[in-house]
Amino acid sequence: MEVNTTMYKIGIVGCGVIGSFISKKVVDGTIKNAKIIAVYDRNLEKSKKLSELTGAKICNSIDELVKENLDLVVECASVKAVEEVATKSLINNKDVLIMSVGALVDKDLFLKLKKLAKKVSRKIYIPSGAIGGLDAIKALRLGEIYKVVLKTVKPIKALEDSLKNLGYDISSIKNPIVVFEGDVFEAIKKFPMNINVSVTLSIVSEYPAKVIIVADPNAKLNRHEILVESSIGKLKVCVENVPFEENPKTSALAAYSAVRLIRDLSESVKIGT
Ligand SMILES: NC(=O)C1=CN([C@@H]2O[C@H](COP(=O)(O)OP(=O)(O)OC[C@H]3O[C@@H](n4cnc5c(N)ncnc54)[C@H](O)[C@@H]3O)[C@@H](O)[C@H]2O)C=CC1
Ligand SMILES: O=C([O-])CC(=O)C(=O)O
Repeated sequence: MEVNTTMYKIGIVGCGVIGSFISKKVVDGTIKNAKIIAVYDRNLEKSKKLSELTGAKICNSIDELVKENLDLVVECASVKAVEEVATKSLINNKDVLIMSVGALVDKDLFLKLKKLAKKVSRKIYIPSGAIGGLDAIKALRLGEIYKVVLKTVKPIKALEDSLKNLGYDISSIKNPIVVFEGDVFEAIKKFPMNINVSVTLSIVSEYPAKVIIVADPNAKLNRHEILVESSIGKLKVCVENVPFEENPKTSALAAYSAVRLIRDLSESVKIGT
């Protein structure tokens, strides 16, 4: 792709399935007028692979990446990486897109980043990720919201790491079981790689979601059922997402939503709330 002055210059932090997918969509032209300029992953092999695909510079740290000539930094690494990536991107005058939205369950961090973005006149983008209905919820929020529930059903493979950390014996799960029921704060603490969507939902509704997580040994898809009740009306959305083969924790829709968000940055018509 030829570089010109209208080219959108992107840096990627986290070269896993989402980072790679976005990069492929830049390379194949689905995201037009964009170029991946720099990549960083704490796993050098992953950075190298993405650099081979995109021609991007391999950076050795977040500090190095945010000093590059970029318009947008895409965080697709981990909940723990968000504070550093977002803060340093904004300070260095870059917009930032956050995939590991779970980090923003920390209200102080969210408000700090929001204030910083305003101060430096840059944007924080939060894609709808693996769920739908955020456009309607944004409108419902103008009324009174009194209930927000997310029920997530995932195959064991998708929840495996978190379940092991929580002391579950995976091999003993033969039927669907509720492995979590509680609020969004506890949910993202216990399932940081699985339930970022609950934080996105809570941020957009400005209402702490109740979260139920079911591990289903028979499931093939990642299902998210959303219920929002408000003075304006009731919303029920259910998505059944195909997971990535390379990382069954992550739904393909999450990566597609980021691709769509980046692609739409240069669109002149905006559809949805
Ligand atoms: N908002 C949403 O709807 C969704 C968000 N996610 C989140 O998006 C993020 C990316 O997801 P995937 O690409 O599927 O994960 P992945 O595990 O395939 O890739 C993550 C990559 O980031 C790297 N990484 C982790 N921490 C890092 C750090 N501190 N600095 C540099 N590199 C680091 C890892 O080495 C790995 O290569 C995850 O946090 C995931 O939980 C995933 C699905 C949906
Ligand atoms: O991809 C999904 O289905 C949702 C997910 O992992 C998350 O929200 O962290």
